[in-house]
Amino acid sequence: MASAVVKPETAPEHCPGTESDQAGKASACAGCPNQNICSTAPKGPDPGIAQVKESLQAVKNKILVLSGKGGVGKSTVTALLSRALAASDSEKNIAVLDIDICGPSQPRVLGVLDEQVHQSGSGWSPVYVDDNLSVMSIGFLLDSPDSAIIWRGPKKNGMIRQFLSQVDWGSLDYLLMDTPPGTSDEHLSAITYLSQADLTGAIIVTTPQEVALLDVRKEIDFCRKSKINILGVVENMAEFICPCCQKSSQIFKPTTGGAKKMCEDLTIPFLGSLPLDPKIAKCSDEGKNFFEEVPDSPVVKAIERVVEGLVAKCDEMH
Ligand SMILES: Nc1ncnc2c1ncn2[C@@H]1O[C@H](COP(=O)(O)OP(=O)(O)OP(=O)(O)O)[C@@H](O)[C@H]1O
Repeated sequence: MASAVVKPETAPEHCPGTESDQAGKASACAGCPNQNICSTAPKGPDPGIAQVKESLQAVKNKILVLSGKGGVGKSTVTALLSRALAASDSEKNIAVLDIDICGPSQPRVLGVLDEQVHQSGSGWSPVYVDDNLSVMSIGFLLDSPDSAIIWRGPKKNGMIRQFLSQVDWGSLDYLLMDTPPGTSDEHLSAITYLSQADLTGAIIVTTPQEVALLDVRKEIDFCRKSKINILGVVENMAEFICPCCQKSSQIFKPTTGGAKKMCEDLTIPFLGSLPLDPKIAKCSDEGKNFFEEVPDSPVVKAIERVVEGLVAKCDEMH
């Protein structure tokens, strides 16, 4: 996986990057406010990269969950997948890492909003949702769930390094990392720190609408350029099945064939479609386990199929 060149926000156009041998010495550095720091700072890769590798050694599958557009259900799908993976085998340990620093939603969706994380000698202890399902999120470190976090790139970068290197997960089969929409500072930090840590790949969540698929294509391009293996695309809110008459309607109409057709065109795996079910939104808001609350929803079968495909893809990687 390629690691991103680290540049300060105030860097000149041809900045060689703070880790380059040329940092502070290249002709582009003349007049840069960081020139002095760059020319005297220790060189070489960020030590956090080695710390993350070491810390995630006992995590078998490390998966980024991405989306092009906001609000397509990435956090909901992450939570559903984690619960379904945990329920599929009690011997397997699953965890969710919420690296959506500005909009952490996993504590609410997984029903552990009032919990707190504890720091021990071996790092932060994650919060346990179930015996084999744990979660870590910046949401646990905020004074109130409504506190907004307005951080610049370097501070987010530091928090992501800490999250990836200082959480005491124990041994894990799957670590699902919920990210913000698009490609932002959080993504660049995460892929830099995971560059030596054997990232298994990424799941991309979308709705069937062309406006969402357009942004998914950009996300696919980002994965390809960053050499991130795409485990597959999940299409969310693909249809609404009326609970009274069982009639199916497409709320977000796929004008260009939807996610499946896009995956065929771009030769990437399609993991499946999840229906829109208002009970999902209700359970997420209340932090309830959807699989226990609504076991007969068509979403349950659909998510199980996605999990089967995902497990098969991950197994292929080992
Ligand atoms: N299949 C579904 N059926 C019904 N509601 C859903 C479904 N998937 C997600 N939702 C609802 O849609 C809203 C957006 O979902 P969610 O917060 O997971 O999106 P997101 O892509 O993570 O958003 P963000 O861009 O903020 O990260 C939430 O209210 C959620 O409960």
